Amino acid sequence: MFNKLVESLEKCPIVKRGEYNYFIHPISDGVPIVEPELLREVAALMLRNLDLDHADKLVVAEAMGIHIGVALSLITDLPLTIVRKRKYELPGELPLHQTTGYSKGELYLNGIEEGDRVVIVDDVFSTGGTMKALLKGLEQKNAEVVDVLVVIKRGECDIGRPYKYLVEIDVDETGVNVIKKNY
Ligand SMILES: O=P(O)(O)OC[C@H]1O[C@H](OP(=O)(O)OP(=O)(O)O)[C@H](O)[C@@H]1O
Ligand code: HPA
Repeated sequence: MFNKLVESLEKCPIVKRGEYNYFIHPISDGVPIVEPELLREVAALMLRNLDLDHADKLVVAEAMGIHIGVALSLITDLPLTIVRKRKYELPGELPLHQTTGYSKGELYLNGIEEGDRVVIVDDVFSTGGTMKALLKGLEQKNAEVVDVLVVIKRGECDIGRPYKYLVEIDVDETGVNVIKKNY
């Protein structure tokens, strides 16, 4: 039981993005195929680990927060906002600057009101740049972040608050090594 995430990580391919060893996995990339059993396992583990009692909304980042956020929303009945890479210019839209280990870009936060109690989930934590951008935006909106969870942690970074993760990995050019499992 609950072996699909680790087993799939241990056999996933690596490509170079500049100097960055980028692992390619269904949860973090949506390719080659997202098996329902894997998605169900990840959803069940997120549900077990998260503190959702006082949450009003889920927040995820485009693109690879979407499938895991949807899975969690369907189980919990919590509404979901997707922080998009596209600008909509809706009233109150907040632009955020995102930096990852291999890219830089803008994200746009919509759908959050002052006082909302939100839970953030994402697929991967690497430099923490994306999570820091989300936290900063939510703080600017005066939302309360009640919990943060990433499925796969591959780096160390102080994001100024505690967060949860399901597995911790090391990545080199030969592959992924799962070094910790929190379940
Ligand atoms: O900790 P960090 O260094 O910020 O890396 C983690 C982020 O990188 C990926 O997103 P990316 O912006 O590549 O977009 P994608 O979800 O569209 O693949 C991933 O989905 C995380 O959001
Ligand atoms: O190595 C990675 N693979 C997939 N998604 C990611 N997001 C940050 N780093 C990675």
